Amino acid sequence: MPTLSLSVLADENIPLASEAFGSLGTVQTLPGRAIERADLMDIDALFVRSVTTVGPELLSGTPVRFVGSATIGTDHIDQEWLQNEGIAFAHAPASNADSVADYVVAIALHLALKTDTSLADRTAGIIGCGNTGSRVAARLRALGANVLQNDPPLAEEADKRGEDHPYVSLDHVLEKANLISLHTPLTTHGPHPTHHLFNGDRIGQLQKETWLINTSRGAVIDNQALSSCLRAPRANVTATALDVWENEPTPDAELLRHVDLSTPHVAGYAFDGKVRGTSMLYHAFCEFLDIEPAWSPDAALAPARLGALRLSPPDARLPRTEYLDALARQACDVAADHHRLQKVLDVPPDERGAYFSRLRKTYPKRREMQMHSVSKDAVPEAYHEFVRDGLQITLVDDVR
Ligand SMILES: NC(=O)C1=CN([C@@H]2O[C@H](COP(=O)(O)OP(=O)(O)OC[C@H]3O[C@@H](n4cnc5c(N)ncnc54)[C@H](O)[C@@H]3O)[C@@H](O)[C@H]2O)C=CC1
Ligand SMILES: O=C(O)C(=O)[C@H](O)COP(=O)(O)O
Repeated sequence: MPTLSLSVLADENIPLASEAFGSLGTVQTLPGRAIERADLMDIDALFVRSVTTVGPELLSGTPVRFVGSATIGTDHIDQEWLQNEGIAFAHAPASNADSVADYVVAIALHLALKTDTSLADRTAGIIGCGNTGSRVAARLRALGANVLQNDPPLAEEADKRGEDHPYVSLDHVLEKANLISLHTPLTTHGPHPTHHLFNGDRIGQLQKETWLINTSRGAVIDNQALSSCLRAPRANVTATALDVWENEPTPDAELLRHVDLSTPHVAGYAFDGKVRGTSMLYHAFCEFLDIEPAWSPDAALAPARLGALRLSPPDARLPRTEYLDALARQACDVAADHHRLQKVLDVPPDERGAYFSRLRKTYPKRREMQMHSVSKDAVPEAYHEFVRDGLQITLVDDVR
């Protein structure tokens, strides 16, 4: 296909952006936080990630006619303004939902091991049951947890259709659950806003010994209220795992110090999910231009690499939680991510934002659990279902 004469600007952290969009025109890249209006004066299409706020301040008076965000979340995009201006928009729903689900499962196993408890003794409350939350719910259920689901918008839609649904109220979750995982978008308007959904009152209502996990957006939890709760002498929250923070890239240092697993907004960073995001934007842009897609990410995700993703089976005598944690950790090491972020507390405050962003940019290549395999014969049969359905690691027959 001949190269079109379009000008494209992409966040430098969108993998394979030059490969994908290069066939459509010239591609420049910049750090997402550095993209300014002045950079867009001869740009036809802008591709961003979550760190670039897109609205009138960035785009008015520019020739940009298409905006893509290689993310699930869209709270950084003023979609209403784009629509009013006739600027097309696409994002990447579900692209990295498996990556986040892998991450939450790895966190849950890590916390189970650390607290010497079992997921089978947990009642998990999943807040927001779309692409990500529903995956997390299915996996935690497969790992033995009792799962409660809360999603008022989905509950209302089902009610309107007169259908039964599994969704319970947030109050019910707060009363029953001792593992809470947040998977809502960040919203400030509408009937079910999520900004500070977990405020001081709700945090105070959590059951004793609750684990609170947030991989959605930082401001879904009131970070100051959580910080106060964690520092209280008899906190009801015994373990917290935060991947997202208010005021990224400079989270509150006190909160950071008191969190059991702290990571720099990388739950969705499995390579497969990021590349899926690029591919979804490429397809949406081709549709906008009314041309046939010519680029495919298949080579980058080549199954030939699967051999390198064979996991070492842990000692078959290990108890279930230790066994599953040992397997999951080979694919997704949340403790290592935590230790890397905790080091930010050793750097001067005015350098912490750059440190946080650097951790994200240099995040080690992680593949989705489903891309990894382990020999079926090496895994005790009693654990097959947990490995396959809970971790989503592929069990393979060995070729003899
Ligand atoms: N940490 C990370 O790296 C990543 C974070 N995310 C975040 O996770 C969020 C969720 O992702 P998906 O599940 O894929 O989105 P989704 O749009 O498929 O699902 C979101 C669900 O939340 C529900 N919801 C909305 N308001 C609610 C409320 N007040 N209470 C309970 N439920 C509510 C919606 O009805 C919907 O079912 C994204 O919007 C994004 O902000 C997404 C990917 C990666
Ligand atoms: O997809 C989303 O939504 C996310 O939160 C992204 O995974 C976050 O990555 P960046 O866009 O901030 O690089």
